[in-house]
Amino acid sequence: MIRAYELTKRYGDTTVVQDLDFTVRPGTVTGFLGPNGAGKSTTMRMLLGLDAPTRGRSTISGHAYATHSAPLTEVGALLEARSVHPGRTAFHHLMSLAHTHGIPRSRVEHVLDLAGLTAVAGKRVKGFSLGMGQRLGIAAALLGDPAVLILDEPVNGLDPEGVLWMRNLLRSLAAQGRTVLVSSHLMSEMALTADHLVIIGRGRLLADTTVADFIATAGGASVRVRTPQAPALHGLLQGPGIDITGPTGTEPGELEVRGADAAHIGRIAAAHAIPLYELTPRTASLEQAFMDLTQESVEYRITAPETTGAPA
Ligand SMILES: Nc1ncnc2c1ncn2[C@@H]1O[C@H](COP(=O)(O)OP(=O)(O)OP(=O)(O)O)[C@@H](O)[C@H]1O
Repeated sequence: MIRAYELTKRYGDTTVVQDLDFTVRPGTVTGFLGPNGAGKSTTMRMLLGLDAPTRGRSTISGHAYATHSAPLTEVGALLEARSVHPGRTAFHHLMSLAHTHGIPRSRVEHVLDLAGLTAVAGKRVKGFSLGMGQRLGIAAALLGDPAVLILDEPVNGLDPEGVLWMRNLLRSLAAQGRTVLVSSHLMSEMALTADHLVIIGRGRLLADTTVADFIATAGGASVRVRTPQAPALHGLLQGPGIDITGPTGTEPGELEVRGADAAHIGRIAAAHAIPLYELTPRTASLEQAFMDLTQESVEYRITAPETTGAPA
């Protein structure tokens, strides 16, 4: 379990993390989401004792990180800036970490295999691609068989096969009862990987919710219907659990129906000889809901270049 209590970090006059309170539970993948510069890495560094909070505190398995006697076996971490000696091979990098905690060679071989790096274990790290570097970082994080994992943008640099591998790995680590906190700026990826979401913007907590609830509040799924007999269809569709908007003054023939699928609506319309001009299932865009939630807190916004009124 990871807990943050009013975690706050200021650099000079700038507050980059403010009063963050959240809990990351075992047995789940928790997605830590926010736009660029939201404060995800800073928060993770504070959880890992690499940055001191200006105010507030955090615990991992009930203790501050710095008080753990053998941190590699308690918490596995992957941070964006890696410190791997470029002249070392992947195997020697992991062996040197293993020595600090009395971890046997067999475990090094096991995590190399888990990360899909056995074939390149003897290669120097300086020749590694970004994706191979990420895999090596994951292997290092898993070395001590820790109950808690804190991973900063682990899919960064991975190809589609690597992204799928990472998704399955995170899910299986959580299924083993581990606590998994994984940062990302991609809502769509987290919707496929995480059970729970902690969303921040400009260092503040914006949402602490299950993925299922986020999808439901994002609008869930609806069906757009166009018909010349909208008031009649509206009346026929009404029932428990069904929510209908329209017809409106501007679009008299249009209904937005939640709680019934297109097949059900089509059958009712056919049974009453109501012509349909459109019957379109619509799924709420999670990425759009995430952008709506965080838009006020995006640090760097792309603005359209100003039009200068081109001379004739
Ligand atoms: N050492 C530092 N000194 C001053 N400002 C810093 C320092 N470290 C981070 N910041 C600022 O804190 C803010 C949050 O940065 P952080 O890297 O935690 O965000 P992030 O959510 O991880 O972003 P990204 O997705 O881009 O990695 C940014 O505005 C960044 O410029």
